[in-house]
Amino acid sequence: MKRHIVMIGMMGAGKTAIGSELARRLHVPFTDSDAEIESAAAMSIGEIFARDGEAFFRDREAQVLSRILNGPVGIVSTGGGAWMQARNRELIRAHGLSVWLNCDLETLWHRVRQRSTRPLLKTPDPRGTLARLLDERGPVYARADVTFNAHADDSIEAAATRLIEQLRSVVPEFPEVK
Ligand SMILES: Nc1ncnc2c1ncn2[C@@H]1O[C@H](COP(=O)(O)OP(=O)(O)OP(=O)(O)O)[C@@H](O)[C@H]1O
Ligand SMILES: O=C(O)C1=C[C@@H](O)[C@@H](O)[C@H](O)C1
Ligand SMILES: [Mg+2]
Repeated sequence: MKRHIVMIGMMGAGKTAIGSELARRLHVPFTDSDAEIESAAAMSIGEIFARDGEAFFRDREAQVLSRILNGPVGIVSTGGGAWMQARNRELIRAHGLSVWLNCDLETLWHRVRQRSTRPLLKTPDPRGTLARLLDERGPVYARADVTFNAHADDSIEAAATRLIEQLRSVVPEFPEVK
């Protein structure tokens, strides 16, 4: 693999879950920008938002993404807001193929409602907030190189298999799955 594959999309779309499965199948490194930010700060994303605010988090996110994308080629999962910054889109374009995990609101809500780890959803109406974010971000996510349409009833394994097939059709040098 010559370039990174960079997963983008909403919270709960499966960037981490499908990205890590993809890396496992392709025998390439997997890196998650949220996890890297948390380990560098020795704090959870919720704690970083609460203590230092979102703008601080976005700066860290851009720095961490730059470090990851300048490192060994692999699968990179980003945080849901990373693609919203023009500087990150340029960086991702320069180093990899962006893949939008496009997922409907119902599925996203079903997945994120069980966990309270996403600070942007700590609002009086988290479902409404999720819907607004999807509306605002959808057209920007759609600028990714590849759109992968998630199916609500796919398992993570089935989604990874479909994604590999789709990537093989757009990336001529895509590696064989061993
Ligand atoms: N077919 C599927 N595809 C993706 N995730 C699935 C699927 N089925 C169940 N899940 C579950 O849904 C959740 C998806 O969340 P995940 O953390 O991967 O999303 P994310 O896009 O990385 O979100 P965030 O932007 O908050 O990091 C996981 O708990 C995963 O196990
Ligand atoms: O959608 C977003 O803006 C976010 C998604 C998560 O991955 C984290 O990066 C953080 O909770 C912000
Ligand atoms: Mg994630």
